[in-house]
Amino acid sequence: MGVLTKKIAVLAGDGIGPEVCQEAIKVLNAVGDRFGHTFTFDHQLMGACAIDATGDPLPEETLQACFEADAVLLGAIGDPKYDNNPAAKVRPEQGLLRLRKSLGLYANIRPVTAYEMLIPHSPLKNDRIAGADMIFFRELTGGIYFGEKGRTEDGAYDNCTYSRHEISRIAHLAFKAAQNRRGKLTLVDKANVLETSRLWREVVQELSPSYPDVKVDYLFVDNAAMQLILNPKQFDVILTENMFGDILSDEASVIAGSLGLLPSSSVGDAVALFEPIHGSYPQAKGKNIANPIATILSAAMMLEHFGLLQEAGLVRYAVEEALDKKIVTQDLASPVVAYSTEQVGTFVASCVMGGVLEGLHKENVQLGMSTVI
Ligand SMILES: NC(=O)c1ccc[n+]([C@@H]2O[C@H](COP(=O)([O-])OP(=O)(O)OC[C@H]3O[C@@H](n4cnc5c(N)ncnc54)[C@H](O)[C@@H]3O)[C@@H](O)[C@H]2O)c1
Ligand SMILES: CC(C)[C@H](C(=O)O)[C@@H](O)C(=O)O
Ligand SMILES: [Mg+2]
Repeated sequence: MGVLTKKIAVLAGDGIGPEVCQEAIKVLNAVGDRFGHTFTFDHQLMGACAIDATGDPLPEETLQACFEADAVLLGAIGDPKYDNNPAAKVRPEQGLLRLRKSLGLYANIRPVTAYEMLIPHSPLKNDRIAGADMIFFRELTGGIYFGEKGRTEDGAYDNCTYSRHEISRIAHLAFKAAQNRRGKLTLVDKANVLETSRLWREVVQELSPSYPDVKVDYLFVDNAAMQLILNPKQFDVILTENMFGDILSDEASVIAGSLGLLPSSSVGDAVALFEPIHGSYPQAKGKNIANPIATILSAAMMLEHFGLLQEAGLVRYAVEEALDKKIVTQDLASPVVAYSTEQVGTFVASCVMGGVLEGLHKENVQLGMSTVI
């Protein structure tokens, strides 16, 4: 891969979004300096800050900038003034959902790794999580999030619908990912109750013979929630619908060690988007204490998406160096001293600049490749 020039739309958003994006940009610039790539950053409004400035959580200019970019980096959106006001007519989250739908981002890919050096501090059974390594394929533009919703005289409803096409396109991606990993796919659903879930099972069962090297199993979501904590090593690729994927991936972050560690990529019809799985963590806004690693690892997924596998591997290696040397924010600090958001980002960036390429762990690069679509 030669030297690249890439334009990245940055939607830093609300709360800790700008702080964690700043550190991911620092790391991308370090990658650019080291390898000769040019990354340009087009900052645009999105979320509560966009409502304040324009009345719209996803202004037309922002959407346009995303379509014109090679990739989108998103921090987080959301603000307590909307969370605590159920009657608000315009909400930051509407902007995020509209963005995902407009860009056709139907597959949200969320890898979860139990980092060796964090395992001793986990509240979970250490021997059970050591070596856990799974990846969620969460459907992102359908289901209950996007069905008709509304109020009746004394009630409310949110409809959940899925078409065969919506299920099969993400299922194909998940099957292919399983082929490149350990060959196991788990469909998580609620097929004992929900008609949409029965359609998910039907479609996955129909596709399964086309992927004879992938072993498929099926779990009800309530059981899956328990199995994740009890025996996370049984999972390789988890395929699931929009809302189950949202909930289970936050739960799975406990296996990694913090919600501040989990990155994601969202892919589909047009430009791809990269964002941490966490939200705007408003309690930490402006305090320089949020963990930037989820956003930095999202940037690593972006590098993979650009085909820059060695660069992505180096970022992952630099993150592991930070974790190894306990250059961590307060969510991971006990019993060691906490570093700031900026300090962690600066450490990772300097490690990217100075890291020895031969020092790359082979499995990092491979893990990186396994998330490429
Ligand atoms: N994609 C997104 O932009 C996104 C995702 C989730 C939630 N949200 C929004 O974020 C707002 C806050 O929601 P919430 O409090 O339920 O979820 P949250 O993810 O913002 O925070 C939940 C908890 O996780 C921990 N956490 C999250 N990010 C962290 C980080 N980078 N470093 C260290 N710890 C971290 C904190 O303990 C925090 O209290 C809401 O408005 C919600 O709608 C947005
Ligand atoms: C903010 C919210 C709409 C969003 C979701 O539910 O998809 C968030 O929780 C996420 O995981 O990205
Ligand atoms: Mg979520």
